[in-house]
Amino acid sequence: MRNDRRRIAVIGFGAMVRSLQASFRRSGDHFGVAATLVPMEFAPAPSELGGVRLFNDVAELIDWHPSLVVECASHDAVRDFVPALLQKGIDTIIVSVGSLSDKTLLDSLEAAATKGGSRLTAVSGAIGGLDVLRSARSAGLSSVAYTGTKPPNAWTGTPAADAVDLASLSQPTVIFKGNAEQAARLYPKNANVTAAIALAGIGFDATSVVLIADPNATTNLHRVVATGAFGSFSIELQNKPLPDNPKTSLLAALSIEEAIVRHFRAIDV
Ligand SMILES: NC(=O)C1=CN([C@@H]2O[C@H](COP(=O)(O)OP(=O)(O)OC[C@H]3O[C@@H](n4cnc5c(N)ncnc54)[C@H](O)[C@@H]3O)[C@@H](O)[C@H]2O)C=CC1
Ligand SMILES: O=C([O-])CC(=O)C(=O)O
Repeated sequence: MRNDRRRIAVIGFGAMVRSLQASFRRSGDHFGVAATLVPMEFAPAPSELGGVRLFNDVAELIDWHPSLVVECASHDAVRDFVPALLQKGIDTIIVSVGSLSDKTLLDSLEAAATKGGSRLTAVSGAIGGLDVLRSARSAGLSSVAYTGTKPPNAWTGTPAADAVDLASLSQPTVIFKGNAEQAARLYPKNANVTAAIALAGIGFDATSVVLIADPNATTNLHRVVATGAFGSFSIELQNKPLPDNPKTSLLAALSIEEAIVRHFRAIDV
């Protein structure tokens, strides 16, 4: 039972998990979500679970012996649950990569994984080109700049909503300029990609970030421009948002499926 590849649990039960379940169904059900960890305060109604087992407590999930846990919830969920899972030897994939902008948390996750002999994987999420940044950095990267543009409704509930009237914007408006540490921390549901870029490239402080609310945007637009000893690189993604969460791109949910399948594959190609 403990080695059952399908004993996959997620943390959270929102738009990403629903999209992941749809992906698994499309791909022929070789994998599936068997259980979810959601604290009582956020727990879905039993009728929404469709047979997925619900745990409210991380200790109960650990006792269930998952073969893999996939965090699809929030920065807090990474902080509250992932160290315990790793310490118990349970491999864990996280999508809330922006949580790793907290150096203390990053160090404690590394210590927990080392102690438990487990592995933490961060998904590529809504962004791409991370392989290029990782390869390029050993020869020296001189600059990495990220620009993220989303429609105004994707920025509701963020600091941008306090600074500008999102509903009445008539032109693209810069809502944030700074570095990847600030962006990941201040926009935990919108700027996880900045952490993925920072970790793959030149770190949180040196990665520059601009965030834009654009009333004409119909996609979540992500642009990365990097220069270094290797040459230069630019990538642009026009991501479709998930139907039930405009903040989150479909690609981010698809990257979870890819990370899960890859985790269990004998050959990493
Ligand atoms: N790496 C990337 O490219 C991206 C990462 N994300 C991350 O993924 C997360 C989930 O995205 P969605 O599913 O679209 O959000 P959502 O808001 O639709 O769903 C989040 C789910 O997690 C649950 N939840 C909230 N706090 C929790 C906690 N402390 N413990 C356990 N469950 C908790 C909620 O009840 C809900 O079921 C985002 O909050 C964000 O951190 C989102 C988009 C892209
Ligand atoms: O899904 C996206 O387009 C990006 C996102 O929300 C994040 O990085 O947190």
